[in-house]
Amino acid sequence: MGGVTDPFLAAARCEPDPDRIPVWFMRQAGRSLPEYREARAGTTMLEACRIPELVCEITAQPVRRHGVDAAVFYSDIMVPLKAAGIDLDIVPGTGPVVAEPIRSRAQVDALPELGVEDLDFVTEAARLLVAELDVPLLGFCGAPFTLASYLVQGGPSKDHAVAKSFMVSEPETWNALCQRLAQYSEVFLRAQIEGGAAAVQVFDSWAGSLAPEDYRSFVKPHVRGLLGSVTDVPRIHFGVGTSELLADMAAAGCEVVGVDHRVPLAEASRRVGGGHAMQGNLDPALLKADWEVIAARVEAVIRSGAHTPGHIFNLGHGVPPDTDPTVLTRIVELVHEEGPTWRRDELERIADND
Ligand SMILES: Cc1c2[nH]c(c1CCC(=O)O)Cc1[nH]c(c(CCC(=O)O)c1C)Cc1[nH]c(c(CCC(=O)O)c1C)Cc1[nH]c(c(C)c1CCC(=O)O)C2
Repeated sequence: MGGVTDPFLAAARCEPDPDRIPVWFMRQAGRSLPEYREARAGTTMLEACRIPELVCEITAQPVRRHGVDAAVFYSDIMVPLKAAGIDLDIVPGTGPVVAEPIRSRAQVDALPELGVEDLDFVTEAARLLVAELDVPLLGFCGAPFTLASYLVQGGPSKDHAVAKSFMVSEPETWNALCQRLAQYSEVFLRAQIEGGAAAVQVFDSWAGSLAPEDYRSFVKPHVRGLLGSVTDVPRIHFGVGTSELLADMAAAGCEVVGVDHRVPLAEASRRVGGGHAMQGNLDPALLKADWEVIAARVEAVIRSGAHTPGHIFNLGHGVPPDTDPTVLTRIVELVHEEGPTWRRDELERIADND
């Protein structure tokens, strides 16, 4: 599916369907769903990612349950790195852990190239999904900085101090590493697109930890190259805490800028200079609030999103594992039932003020 009239793809192209605000959630497939825990029982995450039928089932679960407008491929940003032979694990409750952190030129030079055939389990799962789904399949990958942070640090980090110090001290090795990682992510995206993914999201989740100058010098050229390799589908470019980087992230080459909850969508659109669709940005930490409060925040996000040429509703970051899934279903219903009216009303107010 996913013709030009599909609401998710239309919003991504800044030609929104006036009668539908598309909504999906980052990490919609995962631990907040009992059916996910059941399907994956006895299998590690990285094993599950290599079983096309299981990937298909887990990806489809939130679409069936919540009625979201896009399916996000169940996998992980580290899957192509693992397929390239890097010794890493995804530790529950922690995240990606790398056996031998990368700190030297020799280690970078030893990283093999990845071929799209090394990810045939990805293409196969995407194919199964596209045959089954009646919403577009969204493929994704990690951006070089976020991947490099895990590889150089050796695991998750709050300040990315080892990775950032390495980046500024050894820029040539850093650039070689990021080029390799961009190649891995490009192949990961290509494998998903070959299987039928209709759009992609590049997660530079941790880029918001960078000073804008460092982002421009050490990160943006690599993500620009990655985004430039998938111009055949709409591209979403997302990071956390990126309020000061939004214009650079848009200029790196994308149709949609993914925004976290720290900046209202109208302001994000202004910072980018218009011309890009926006995705976001309900604060995921509010999902335990009273429903009336959540509903008011959903309305505020949609009204702010009306000041952008296209809005895809989402959270500001991933669904927390302990979220009550029925709250997500109610949010989808509210966005679909009231969203178009709120957006239209806000557009009329904007027109009246002009
Ligand atoms: C930074 C990052 C990672 N992985 C990802 C990112 C970028 C997105 C973001 O900013 O959150 C991307 C990702 N990871 C996963 C998806 C699947 C699709 C979806 O969004 O539903 C996506 C898009 C599944 C997953 N990836 C992971 C889980 C949870 C592990 C599990 O279900 O056993 C899921 C559903 C594991 C993972 N993998 C990673 C982390 C930090 C974790 C969490 C570790 C934990 O708290 O246990 C690395």
